Amino acid sequence: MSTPQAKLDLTNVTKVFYPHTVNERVALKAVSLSLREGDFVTIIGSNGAGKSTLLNVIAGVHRPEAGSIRIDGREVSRYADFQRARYISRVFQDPMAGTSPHLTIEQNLAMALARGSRRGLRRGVSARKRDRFREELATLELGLEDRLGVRVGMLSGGQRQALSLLMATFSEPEILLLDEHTAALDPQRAALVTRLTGEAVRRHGLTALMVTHNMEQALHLGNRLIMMHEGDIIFEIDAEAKAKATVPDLMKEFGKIRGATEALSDRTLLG
Ligand SMILES: Nc1ncnc2c1ncn2[C@@H]1O[C@H](COP(=O)(O)OP(=O)(O)OP(=O)(O)O)[C@@H](O)[C@H]1O
Repeated sequence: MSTPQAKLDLTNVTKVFYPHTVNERVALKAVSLSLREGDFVTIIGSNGAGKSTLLNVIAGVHRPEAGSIRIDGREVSRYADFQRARYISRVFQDPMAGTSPHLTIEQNLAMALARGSRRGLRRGVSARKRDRFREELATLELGLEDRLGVRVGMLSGGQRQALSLLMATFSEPEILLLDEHTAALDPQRAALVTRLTGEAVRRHGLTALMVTHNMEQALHLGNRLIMMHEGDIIFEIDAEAKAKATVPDLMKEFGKIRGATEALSDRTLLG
């Protein structure tokens, strides 16, 4: 359902792996989804439902066989991932994936800021930029604002993931993709990064999609929730319904699909 104000518009997006072979796998079945500016959609679903594939086709990692993907009305489905990187930021499950360990905190932040800007990476970091980095780092409440010159490889997984999140959000991308970005953290760090995610998306007014196996987190964050199963969006709720919904309500929805509860991972059930 396309709307004129859509920030991100997916229309009938189909992704098939190994087409026309015995291993053919339809990961997305004509999926349509429209996000307005500032929408934050959480995505839950069974194993192999197509959640990561959805983020991958938006990011340009995979090209869909059919359908269109528009960002601000611009058709991007033929753009490669590096061409879409100007519009899209992503945080992955692996805390090591979003940052460069051999560079300092300041250098990592400078790279994140340069990405998406046409001027590319400037050699030095101006005093003004450094002040901004300190200010941004202070929002993490991890004391990193006093450690700008420390190599990122020295940080803990939780600290690195908080930094990855900051790097993905403070340059205010058109679209933010979060792919189970708290799943590899211990519960305390996961709670911290969850809180920081909500704050960053609000502060910068970002349009975001987040895949999670944690139903509490899916209900707590964002203004919309979708449930996927076998390449389809099978259930969707808006902000009002989401505010009232509970984990048992979501489980009941899953229960309506034969076999879906068995297909849920343990992590989802425990989440
Ligand atoms: N690169 C790939 N090559 C081949 N098949 C793939 C690839 N990526 C995903 N698939 C297949 O597409 C389907 C959807 O996978 P996807 O990873 O999107 O599911 P998911 O909902 O993210 O699952 P999970 O919660 O288990 O991570 C699965 O059947 C999977 O095996």
